[in-house]
Amino acid sequence: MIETQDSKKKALLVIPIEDINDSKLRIDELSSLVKTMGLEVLSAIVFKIREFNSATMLGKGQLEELKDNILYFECDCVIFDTSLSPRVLRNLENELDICVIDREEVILQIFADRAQTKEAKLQVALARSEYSLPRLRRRWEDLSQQRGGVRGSKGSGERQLELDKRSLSEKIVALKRELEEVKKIRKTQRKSREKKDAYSFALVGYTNAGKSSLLNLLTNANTLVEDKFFATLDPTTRQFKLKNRIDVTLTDTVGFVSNLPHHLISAFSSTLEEAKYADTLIIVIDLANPDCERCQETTLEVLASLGAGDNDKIIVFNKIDNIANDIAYQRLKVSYPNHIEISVKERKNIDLLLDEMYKRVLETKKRSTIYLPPEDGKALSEIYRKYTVLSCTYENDNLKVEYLT
Ligand SMILES: Nc1nc2c(ncn2[C@@H]2O[C@H](COP(=O)(O)OP(=O)(O)OP(=O)(O)O)[C@@H](O)[C@H]2O)c(=O)[nH]1
Ligand SMILES: [Mg+2]
Repeated sequence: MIETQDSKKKALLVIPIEDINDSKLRIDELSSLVKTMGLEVLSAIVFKIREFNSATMLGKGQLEELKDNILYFECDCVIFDTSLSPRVLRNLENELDICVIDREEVILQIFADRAQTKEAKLQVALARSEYSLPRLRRRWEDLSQQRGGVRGSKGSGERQLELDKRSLSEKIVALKRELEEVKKIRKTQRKSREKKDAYSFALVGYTNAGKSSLLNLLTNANTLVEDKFFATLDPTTRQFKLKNRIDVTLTDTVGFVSNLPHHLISAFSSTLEEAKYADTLIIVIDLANPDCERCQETTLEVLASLGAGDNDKIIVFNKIDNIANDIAYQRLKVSYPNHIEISVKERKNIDLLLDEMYKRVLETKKRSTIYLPPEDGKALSEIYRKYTVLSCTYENDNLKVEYLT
């Protein structure tokens, strides 16, 4: 992993593509990610991959072009908008004589910078260790090069490499064990929430869509809102009274991104699982993102991979105050005829969303009615304690109580 604290390192982006049409959007997204990581983006080069070169990904001519650009821009590193196998990464570094970083490492670095709680830190540590294990050799080769290739140093280097691999493997086992413990605690917390009979909603969607802003608006929670990717790494759950009547929980989740590294998905499984157990998912689509359709596809893919693809869903289009791509917006409207359009920033249509949430709760919960003599305060307080009371009125000298079970 690279250090970003000291000075702003300068990066050149490499976008390997199959379809020339989406190159601009990919440059924009990788630039945002790399800036979030704390690097300066000098330029981006798009390479059309016609035939995948299994050794270096890029062809000979493309490598030469890249070398010229590295010299011209005097950058510190090259960042590829794709995952590179340890072998390809090593070959590229040897060929280009510069630090090469792949998309996976960028996302891991951002997650590492953002992790606040013990659970998030453990999850990032696990993902980073799993990512590093097959790449340890790279570090050792760098080191022996720095030493000027001292004769006889290779043997000790190899031994050290074996030791490092073993200790990293042990660390991975220990981290997994610790995470299992945290997972158990999370499960218990979820169970206790379920016991309280509160209907649960989870906000999901691409990173930067406005999930935390929406949670804050609905519940007055102080969740970190930033115009940066992955502001939220820990799921925050808040309880609030929907329409001042029904207790519900609302969980904010970590944002999704395309090509979310496999290591992160498995390491963050307990966090991501929060979505799986929600009664209804509120999928937030960011209309200010010109690539909102692809983002939505990614969101659906990640949900399916978590086993939450068939959960009940409410589709919310956010940021209607700032629509970036009208064609995409029109198409999304056709795909989701029952969507709700809101602007968290301008507090537009929030009532429509609350109405829809209320409707979903009523649809799944059984509505019961009971008539009680007015003097039976004990029975009435028991109902209030156990259930969500929708209304309590007088009817023919009795109390008519409507509640959800
Ligand atoms: N124009 C506009 N901006 C909004 C709206 N809602 C949220 N934003 C902005 O969008 C940015 C991202 O908001 P967040 O709430 O942090 O997004 P998130 O989905 O929680 O992001 P992650 O935690 O990274 O997944 C912030 O700068 C918000 O101020 C909106 O309705 N309109
Ligand atoms: Mg957030």
